[in-house]
Amino acid sequence: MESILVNTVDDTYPVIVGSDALKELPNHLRGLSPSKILVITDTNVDKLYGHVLVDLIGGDWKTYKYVIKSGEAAKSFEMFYELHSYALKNELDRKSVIIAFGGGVVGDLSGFVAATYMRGIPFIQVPTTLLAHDSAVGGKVAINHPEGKNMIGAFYQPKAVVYDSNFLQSLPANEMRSGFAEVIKHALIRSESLYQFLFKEIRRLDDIKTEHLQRMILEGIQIKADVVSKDEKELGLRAILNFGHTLGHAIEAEAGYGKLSHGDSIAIGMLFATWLSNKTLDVSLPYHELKLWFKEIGFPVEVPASQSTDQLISRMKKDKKTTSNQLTMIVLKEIGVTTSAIFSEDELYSLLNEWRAEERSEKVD
Ligand SMILES: O=C(O)C(=O)C[C@@H](O)[C@H](O)[C@H](O)COP(=O)(O)O
Repeated sequence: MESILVNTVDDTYPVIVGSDALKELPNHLRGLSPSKILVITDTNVDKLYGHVLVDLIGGDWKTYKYVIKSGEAAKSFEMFYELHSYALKNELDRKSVIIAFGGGVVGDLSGFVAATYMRGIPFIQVPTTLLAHDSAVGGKVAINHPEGKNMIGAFYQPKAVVYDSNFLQSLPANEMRSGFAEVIKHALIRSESLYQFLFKEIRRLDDIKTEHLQRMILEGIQIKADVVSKDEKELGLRAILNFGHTLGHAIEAEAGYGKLSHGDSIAIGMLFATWLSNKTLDVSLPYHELKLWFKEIGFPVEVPASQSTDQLISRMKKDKKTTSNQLTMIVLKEIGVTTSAIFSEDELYSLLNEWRAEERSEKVD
């Protein structure tokens, strides 16, 4: 078992990672002496593991469980409000603790409920997906707005992240792929050696074995914890974690939440950002190699034909990194090294169109 620390302005918290990490949860709960506990989970996780968590917590604390419908659509204002009503009805108070038990959706939504209920109560992340090696660490909690991903949210850090890798054993392929996209992102922005390892060892999703998972989770979390510890509120450095997300979020929202997974959407976004790096920075990143690899893994490699460049640019203008209509893209100087590039709406429109046209003509050839 490993423990990686995240240092924030107000606190330091551990991300406990390992195949038996879950047994650490009661210790962390004891440290918080909760008046009550609210476990928020989703239908998929509840079916498989709901009892495991409740048994572990045992009768020591009065515990409630709220099960949301699985899927991105649950990161909604309605569900947020419903969870507040549930907490109020059951008289949770400021000493109550929320446990987010699930993937990115559960973590983001529960974290935002914790951040806002009575102006903030403690919460613990217990992630169950590969994607959550990213989303559960760093305190970005949010719900979606039809106009954009994570538009309503906060920076609100958990008291601990208890990441038991046993949960990953039951992940369906599409969930594994989605999380793998964030692993690749961490490698592309910060670690050439992790990138080479993944590229060499994992050509198909089936290639992912326990030892691969161990390395990708640990290194991914280390990268994330390091970046967040240096820039908790995204005043500068932290924006690199958004590599692939400017276009990725636009594609995801345009498709309708839950239609295209987060990982698949940002895989397309990362390909565009890599192409853009070559186009605008005078570098020569292995774009075609990356695209071929993504195809082998099963990622979509193009923007859905039904989404117009106009629609996407109008969504990208609402990206949180956009100021005064200048769109910021995180690009690569080399694998493992990023920089940011600023474009006007017209410039990015032309570049996105050019990339899409190139991709279409390659398909015809
Ligand atoms: O933690 C961060 O910072 C990230 O940007 C990580 C992303 O992978 C994650 O999807 C994040 O929630 C996106 O944040 P947003 O600020 O673009 O909504």
